[in-house]
Amino acid sequence: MRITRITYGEAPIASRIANAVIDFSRMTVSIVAVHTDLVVDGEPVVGYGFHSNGRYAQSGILADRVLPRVREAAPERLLDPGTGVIDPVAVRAVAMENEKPGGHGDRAVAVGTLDMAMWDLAAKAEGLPLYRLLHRRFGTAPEPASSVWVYAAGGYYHPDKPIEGLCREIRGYLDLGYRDVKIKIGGAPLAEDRRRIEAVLDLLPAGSRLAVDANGRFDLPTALEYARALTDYDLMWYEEPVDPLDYLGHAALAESYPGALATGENLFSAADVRNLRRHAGLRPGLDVLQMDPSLSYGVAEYAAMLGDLAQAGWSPRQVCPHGGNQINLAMAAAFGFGGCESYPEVFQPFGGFAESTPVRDGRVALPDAPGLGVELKPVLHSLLREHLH
Ligand SMILES: O=C([O-])CC(=O)C(=O)O
Ligand SMILES: [Mg+2]
Repeated sequence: MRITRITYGEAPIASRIANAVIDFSRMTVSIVAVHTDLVVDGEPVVGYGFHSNGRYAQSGILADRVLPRVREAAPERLLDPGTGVIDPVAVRAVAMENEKPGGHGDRAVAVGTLDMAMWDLAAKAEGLPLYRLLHRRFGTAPEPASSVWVYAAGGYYHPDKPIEGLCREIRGYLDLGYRDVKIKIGGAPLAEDRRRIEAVLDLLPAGSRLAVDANGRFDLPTALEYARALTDYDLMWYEEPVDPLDYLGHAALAESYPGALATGENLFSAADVRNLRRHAGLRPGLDVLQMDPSLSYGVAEYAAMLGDLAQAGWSPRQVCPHGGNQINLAMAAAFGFGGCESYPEVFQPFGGFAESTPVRDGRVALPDAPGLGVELKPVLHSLLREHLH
């Protein structure tokens, strides 16, 4: 097979919501399509990629650095010599030629977006659902999971949505089949955040859990003050209390907060994760790691993160990626993660899973179609086709 064309674009995912540090009024994502000469069922095979919410589109880096390297590489360098199928790990090495170490925030999203498209392509070329291809290459358990625990992330601050609106939103998630939910904190004074938390806890049925997310907003004294307050509640986790790179701040919190901490969505490389693992005092049986594959160079980098964590005693069950999209679900099933995030109400059409696999009792089943599965999300599929064909 040969790549014939790589097209890219930008799509808006703007909304009126806000977390403790940003609003999403101008949020965009990069989208990529990799076109090939391989024909399956009469159609040329195309791989699609996009990235999660939270980082803006990376057009310049794709256009000026990443895509020219792939386009100009000798075609056989991009293939698995054994199967003749595209090898996303080899493509990623080509995409990263002439890049110095460090500076991961500069390009990790652009490479992660292309990486998603290459894995979609490779899985389609092999006629396999992506989670099965990933399991074959990286899995350690005998079989991939057939379904994955997901939780509903939302509870944003919204100008027209006081506590009744928040409660309506959370009830909607329970009605959709979710058991566990996450809301934002840190965008209001502590007393108001306590009211938001208590209102949600009051409506959750027994067995459902609530996580809270400060998006790295607090300095250490404020994070510790919140930690003391949050100890009153039996929360699922307390997410990004301080700046994602403040490893010693996490260590101080881990010493005093008895519940689970969660972080990692703003780390972009295995080197960053190694530093977190070494210096943040996180507790391997308790705390939760949320690195996001599409924001951090994609699958091969994630495998390196997991390898480092495993040799330090971390189980993949403690990993629960940020991002709420199909690559996370496929990776969670293949690598044996504890679960993955879901955004039932926000970041559409990029968030969410196949229409054929609704959430049941807090879990999502893996679809059987070859590839990542964007074809099973008709609105996303037509957006990608419209921009990239
Ligand atoms: O609000 C955001 O940027 C998204 C986020 O932190 C999450 O889903 O955990
Ligand atoms: Mg978060």
